[in-house]
Amino acid sequence: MSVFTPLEQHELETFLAPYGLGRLHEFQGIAAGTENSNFFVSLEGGEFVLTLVERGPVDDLPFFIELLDVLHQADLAVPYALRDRDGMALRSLAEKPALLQPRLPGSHVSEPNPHHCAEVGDWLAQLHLATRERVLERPSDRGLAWMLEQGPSLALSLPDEQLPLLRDALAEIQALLPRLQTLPRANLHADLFRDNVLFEGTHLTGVIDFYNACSGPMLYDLAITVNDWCSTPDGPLDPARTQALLGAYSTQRHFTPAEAELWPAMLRIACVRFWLSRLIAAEENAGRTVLIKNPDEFRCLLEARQQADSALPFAL
Ligand SMILES: Nc1ncnc2c1ncn2[C@@H]1O[C@H](COP(=O)(O)OP(=O)(O)OP(=O)(O)O)[C@@H](O)[C@H]1O
Ligand SMILES: N[C@@H](CCO)C(=O)O
Repeated sequence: MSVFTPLEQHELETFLAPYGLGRLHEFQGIAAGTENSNFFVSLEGGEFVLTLVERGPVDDLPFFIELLDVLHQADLAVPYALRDRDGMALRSLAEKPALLQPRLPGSHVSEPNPHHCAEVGDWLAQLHLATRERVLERPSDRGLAWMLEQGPSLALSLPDEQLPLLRDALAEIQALLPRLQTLPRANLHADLFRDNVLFEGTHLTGVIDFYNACSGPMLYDLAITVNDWCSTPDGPLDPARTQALLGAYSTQRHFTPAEAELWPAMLRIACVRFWLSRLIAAEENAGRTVLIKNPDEFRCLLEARQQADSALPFAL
């Protein structure tokens, strides 16, 4: 159960009054999620989600609010922050930063098919097209420099047989660094996993959890997304899902030659990012009753990505 800060009805009513959304019918803590306290809130004026920000990059909340405004204006289904009567998006409840967002319809898909993957590729391209002309700058706090810094110390706790895999992957990142930094950029979701996307049938109805969003190479966002949506249980990419996702993306944005060349390496880099962050999370959360995601899943994906099993549908 991930409600870290329980709320009383009367304090919630006081908080909600300035939004002018009518009477509170009911509210309920959301069990999923590991970072923040989230509540479904049912008001006369509709269905909403209240987030109390418990940890993470609190100073960057204005960035997330601005980015979600841009995406909402571009007609993407995202949980933008509602304003109260004074125009305030970021408020405070139970001494925590608090945001009220529309509740998006739909549910998560754990076993996606090519239709789901095509929707996700299409959505990701729209995100990149909506932001690449005027990128809102925010370096990722889990970027390449972070991987190169954290990798060697995390390696100390790995079994010997896993070391060459990580060492080679970090050496590859170091060697490619200058080229990676010249790839075309936009704002990235940077965590577009299945548990952050909502569907009704095969229709994508919303994308949530922008707390990893940043500025950076679009190809990196695509690699993160493909690794989660298109991998088979053994690790290699499923050709039909991969083709569907990349095909839908590339009908909206053509890849550059440099992107096509760096694609296999980018798939590996995206594995390193989550292998390392899951190793850290597993260590930090040991013994707590929060969902701990298995770091080995990304070690296996990284192993599988040593063979280039997907090419970008390349066009200039
Ligand atoms: N705007 C929204 N509309 C519908 N459902 C939402 C919305 N925001 C959150 N949810 C639901 O709440 C759950 C938890 O939200 P979220 O994944 O953002 O949790 P978190 O703790 O903030 O982040 P993390 O994924 O890092 O644990 C989601 O899985 C989703 O089911
Ligand atoms: N999507 C991440 C967790 C949140 O950043 C993972 O699966 O490791």
